Amino acid sequence: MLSKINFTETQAYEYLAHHMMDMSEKHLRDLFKEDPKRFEKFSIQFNDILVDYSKNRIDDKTVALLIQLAKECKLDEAINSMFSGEKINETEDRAVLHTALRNRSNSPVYVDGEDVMPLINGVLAKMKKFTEAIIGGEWKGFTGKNITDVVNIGIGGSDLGPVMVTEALKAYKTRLNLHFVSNVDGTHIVETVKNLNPETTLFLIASKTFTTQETMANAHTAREWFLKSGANESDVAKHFAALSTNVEGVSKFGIDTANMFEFWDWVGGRYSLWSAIGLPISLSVGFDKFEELLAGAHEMDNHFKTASFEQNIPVTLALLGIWYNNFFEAETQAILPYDQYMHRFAAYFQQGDMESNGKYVDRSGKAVHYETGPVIWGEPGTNGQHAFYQLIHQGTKLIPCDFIAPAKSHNPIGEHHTLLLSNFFAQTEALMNGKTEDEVKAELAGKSPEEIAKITPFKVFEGNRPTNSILVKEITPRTLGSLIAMYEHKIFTQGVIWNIFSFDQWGVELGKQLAGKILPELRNDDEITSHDGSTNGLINKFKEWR
Ligand SMILES: O=P(O)(O)OC[C@H]1O[C@](O)(CO)[C@@H](O)[C@@H]1O
Repeated sequence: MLSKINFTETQAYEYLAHHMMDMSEKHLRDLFKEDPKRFEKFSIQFNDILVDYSKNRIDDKTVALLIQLAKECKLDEAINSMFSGEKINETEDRAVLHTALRNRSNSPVYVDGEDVMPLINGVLAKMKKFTEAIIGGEWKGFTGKNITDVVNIGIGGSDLGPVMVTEALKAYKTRLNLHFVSNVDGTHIVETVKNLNPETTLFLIASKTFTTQETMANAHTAREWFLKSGANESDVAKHFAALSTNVEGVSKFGIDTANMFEFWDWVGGRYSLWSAIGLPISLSVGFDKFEELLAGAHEMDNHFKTASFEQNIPVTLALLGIWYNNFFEAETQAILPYDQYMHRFAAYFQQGDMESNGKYVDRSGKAVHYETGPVIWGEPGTNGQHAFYQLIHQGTKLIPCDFIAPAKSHNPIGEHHTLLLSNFFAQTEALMNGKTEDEVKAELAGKSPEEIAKITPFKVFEGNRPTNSILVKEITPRTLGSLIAMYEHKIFTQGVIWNIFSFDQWGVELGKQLAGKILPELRNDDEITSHDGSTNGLINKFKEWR
């Protein structure tokens, strides 16, 4: 079980609170001048990933105290508990074992005394066979044609991971075209199937519970669309597969359980891309590449499990996040990939982080009196630079940013990648150094003293804005697997220190319950009076206008 330590009552927290007063006075420019070894000291290379965290408002003492904090919060025990299959998701009484799904060492992992590795390997073998049959063309549609298009129907963790990875690894694409339908808004499925041929389309119905309203509605619409093409019920088996933990639900829907790819309740939805939920990834890039993705994540798992906290990338990123979140009152964290293929990376970790650590009740069931999970957001560079970076540079809020870039491009055309990377390096430097009044004045030389005095304040950048730079040799299945696992373990570490449960998501239930209550009220034209004034007013206007 995880300990229930209130991190604000530790000795390290008290020291950090004092130390923060000193550090808030210091400018990053000066910290670099004082210590020319900062880069060597505050960067970690792991395989083909270099994490430079030297442009943070930290010194040796900060790092030592943050590590003391992790130790006082018994992070080492928590890591052990997770990897060894303890039921650390206490509110759902479940183990948390996405790490077992990518356990390439194949060493036994026990849940309730049963080694789960044979189960995992069995599903992986089934995924391999299926992927090869679809890509190789041995699997035919109901009129004898090869499958050309795959539509994944799922939402949240049953959508975001596969979307993000298939986009990030588009350079490795097989002959199959992948499509994703998540929103219950009919537009999503209508627009997706519009140009598809039912004879050559395969649907994957991805839902851990197989009860999620949006997914079930889209799945039924997909089946109707398929049957309208002249196919029979008996043809459904050739065009529908299910990725789920719910065998009963899958067969009730009418999908042959031979076409079901199973996973288990110890896989959290937002941590499930490594499981059968990853089947669209395997179809998109091939099973061998999917295995490389697992291998990259496994390597990061081993690093997280065995590296000292000083040399541990997820632990370091987590502690830096806590430094800003809890001592500098930063409210958000930006993730900025300088890689167009990674354009859904921040969106993926919005669920990964915010559904995990968006909690105000601690592990003892009491409301916390400190900040927990940050707001996660971001867009790829350089697009973001021309949209929201103004606020990061000169706004009133402190926004720690993770910059991620590959050294090698999959599309090395002309000077594009050099231009891209020049922006990547320039932004973190600009955020750190800013621009002093003297520098601005020197730039304005030649203008009248009145003009200089008028314009100078607007052109000064205070700088001192913290960033991590994550430079990757190339975005490959392996490095991407490591990067995803790196963030997963960062989130876990922060949840441990904040003393919250990171693997449940009760907060999404209330809206679902209320939608269930409102739905029958929308099915007739009666005036509604059972809610508050606003909700009644909105529903009645909807009925008038629809
Ligand atoms: O895979 P399922 O069971 O359809 O759930 C989809 C998503 O819904 C949630 O439960 C939240 O609404 C997520 O945690 C999950 O990823």
